Amino acid sequence: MLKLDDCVIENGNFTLNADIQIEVGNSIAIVGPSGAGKSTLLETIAGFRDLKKGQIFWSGQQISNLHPGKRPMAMLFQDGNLFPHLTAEQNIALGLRPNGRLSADEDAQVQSALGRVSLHGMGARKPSELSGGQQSRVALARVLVQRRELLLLDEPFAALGPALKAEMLDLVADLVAETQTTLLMVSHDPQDARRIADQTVLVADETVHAPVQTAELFDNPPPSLRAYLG
Ligand SMILES: Nc1ncnc2c1ncn2[C@@H]1O[C@H](COP(=O)(O)OP(=O)(O)OP(=O)(O)O)[C@@H](O)[C@H]1O
Repeated sequence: MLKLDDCVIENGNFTLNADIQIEVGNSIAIVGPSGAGKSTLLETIAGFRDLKKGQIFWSGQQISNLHPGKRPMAMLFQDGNLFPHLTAEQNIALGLRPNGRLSADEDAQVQSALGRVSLHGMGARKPSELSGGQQSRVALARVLVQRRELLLLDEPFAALGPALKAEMLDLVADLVAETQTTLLMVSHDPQDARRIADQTVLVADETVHAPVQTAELFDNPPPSLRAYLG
């Protein structure tokens, strides 16, 4: 279980309160108005921001005092996930080894991840030689080789067209189901949430609300979400 225990997060003058629990293996969408704190929440769970108050637990162990690299999670951002001067393979390899040469076994893991995201034979290409969708696949492959228990996605597919985005979401859904990864995904699109997440967390009114069934939330949105959905 991921537990945010009586947490207060500050970002400049902005304050966010979170006191929620998420079951292991669940896929959770995070929705809410612009500026409500969705990215701030993920950055805090990942360890890029300190808590003002409270603690974060994963499987009963406190992780809020751990360096981001020591936390059991991988994160993908909206952009900037790949290094432009490195090949696809080298970008994926960073998930296994931030520096140094890969062992034969690690190299095999990189090749396997490339295949899993349907990029066999494209490992030597640089990001500029790949389409937007293929770049997203490389970033996903890097997450795969990291084998973390928790995956945090901050709208990494927002720049893709609707069909490609749907394809990437389906690929994410397959991968997290296969590896029993717990997924937290920020999205502005209710269709994304419905597609991939049984449960959704609403971030609004300086509060991270407890997860509720996705369909129920969007079929009958509370006022703060209704105003945002338009
Ligand atoms: N560097 C900063 N200094 C001060 N305040 C900031 C800073 N970055 C963000 N904020 C504030 O923190 C709040 C939360 O921002 P955050 O990016 O987490 O929202 P969000 O829900 O992810 O928004 P969006 O959907 O637009 O991406 C915002 O109201 C913003 O004004």
